[in-house]
Amino acid sequence: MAAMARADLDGKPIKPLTICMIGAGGFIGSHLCEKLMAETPHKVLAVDVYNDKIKHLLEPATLPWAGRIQFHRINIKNDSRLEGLIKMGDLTINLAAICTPADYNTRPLDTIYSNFIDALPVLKYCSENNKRLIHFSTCEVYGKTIGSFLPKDHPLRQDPAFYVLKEDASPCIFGSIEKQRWSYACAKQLIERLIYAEGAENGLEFTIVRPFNWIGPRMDFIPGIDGPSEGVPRVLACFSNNLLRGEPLKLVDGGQSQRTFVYIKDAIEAVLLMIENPARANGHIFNVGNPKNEVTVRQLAEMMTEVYAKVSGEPSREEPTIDVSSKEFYGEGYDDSDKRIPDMTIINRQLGWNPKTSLWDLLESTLTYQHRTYAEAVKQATAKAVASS
Ligand SMILES: NC(=O)c1ccc[n+]([C@@H]2O[C@H](COP(=O)([O-])OP(=O)(O)OC[C@H]3O[C@@H](n4cnc5c(N)ncnc54)[C@H](O)[C@@H]3O)[C@@H](O)[C@H]2O)c1
Ligand SMILES: O=c1ccn([C@@H]2O[C@H](COP(=O)(O)OP(=O)(O)O[C@H]3OC[C@@H](O)[C@H](O)[C@H]3O)[C@@H](O)[C@H]2O)c(=O)[nH]1
Repeated sequence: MAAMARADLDGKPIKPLTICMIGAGGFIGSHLCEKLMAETPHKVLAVDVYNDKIKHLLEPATLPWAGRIQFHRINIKNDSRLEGLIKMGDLTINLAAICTPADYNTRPLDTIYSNFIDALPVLKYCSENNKRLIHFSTCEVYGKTIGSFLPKDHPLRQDPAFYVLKEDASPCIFGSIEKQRWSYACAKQLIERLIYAEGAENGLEFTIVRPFNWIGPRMDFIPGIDGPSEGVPRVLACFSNNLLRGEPLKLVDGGQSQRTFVYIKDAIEAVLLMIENPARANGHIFNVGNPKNEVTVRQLAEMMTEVYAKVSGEPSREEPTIDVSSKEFYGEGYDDSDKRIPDMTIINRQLGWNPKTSLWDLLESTLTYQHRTYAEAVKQATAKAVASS
């Protein structure tokens, strides 16, 4: 079989693995499952409370990978089956988390429990059973850049030493406790420290991933269509929702924050390299992002508006954006990361990975997907709402 002949980065044949993937039903998990089924011989024990995003991989039994993916509907907060599944795998990948900023300041307890407390048994079972762990952390552990504390027009703000985020050198800079936005970043930081300590004291084999705004199809939900009408997803889905409904895109505090966006399919390549090259990935923390795709949120809104007009054939609004305050949009306790440029030295050196897709191209394929998947449903929901008003 062609898939069996695959070799790792050191030319050694890759043995088929059984992977216990927790949070497999989410955005990243669904893409990772797809990749593992289509291109590798590995087996997946997919753990999540939902499976809508991986349904196409589970049914019907005639799929070429039938038998290599198994879904287990488990809430890891309180299910004794978790340890058994971790024991059955060669490797555990933990993706489960509350990870939408609208929750960090409004549901800080759930956020901290989900990102720290609920990850503890996973870490314990991996450590006790000598199982390798790939844990998903976040670029938010860096918090704000050092440069953000300089005066606005200070020349050192342009110096990369004041903003590029390096796994082994940059500090983690969060706001005050009342800025509950940082509840997520702080919980993720502490679980990273615990995993690192398990590695140092007990020899746990681990890899920590820090995703920098991975985006693409199946990210989050469209409010009122496949998620709650009042829900606030991450920016890609917020702006997609506005475009689908012909509404202006809301720029929080003027849309001045900067982000680098990486295409999910590029990022998944990096995760596969980590899975299949343990000797190169163990003991490391990896930034996974695309430093070339930097924009302000305002620029992202403008580009998405332009791309959506192209892929939908619908003209864009005369005033495509409006400004809203963060208090109005997210409520009390919101704060923001100013700028996120990942340093790529470590992932380049260890895994030779580089992202390929430009922001324009990734938005074109993603918004084509959003339009195909949701435009009709949004039209029908709008017509229904008008009829009943
Ligand atoms: N997408 C990004 O750009 C990004 C950036 C930084 C960090 N991350 C991290 O990557 C991971 C995955 O992110 P995502 O974008 O796929 O998010 P997601 O919300 O789409 O996926 C998370 C999945 O975990 C599941 N889950 C949560 N709690 C659970 C529980 N108690 N038991 C079982 N399943 C549970 C959810 O149902 C969901 O399917 C998260 O840890 C997140 O913090 C993602
Ligand atoms: O409608 C919107 C939504 C969001 N935004 C802004 O867009 C930026 C990006 O917002 P996102 O919702 O994608 O979330 P952030 O980039 O702030 O955080 C994310 O980063 C890494 C992960 O750990 C998480 O998935 C999430 O915390 C923020 O500055 C936000 O204020 C808007 O201006 N308008």
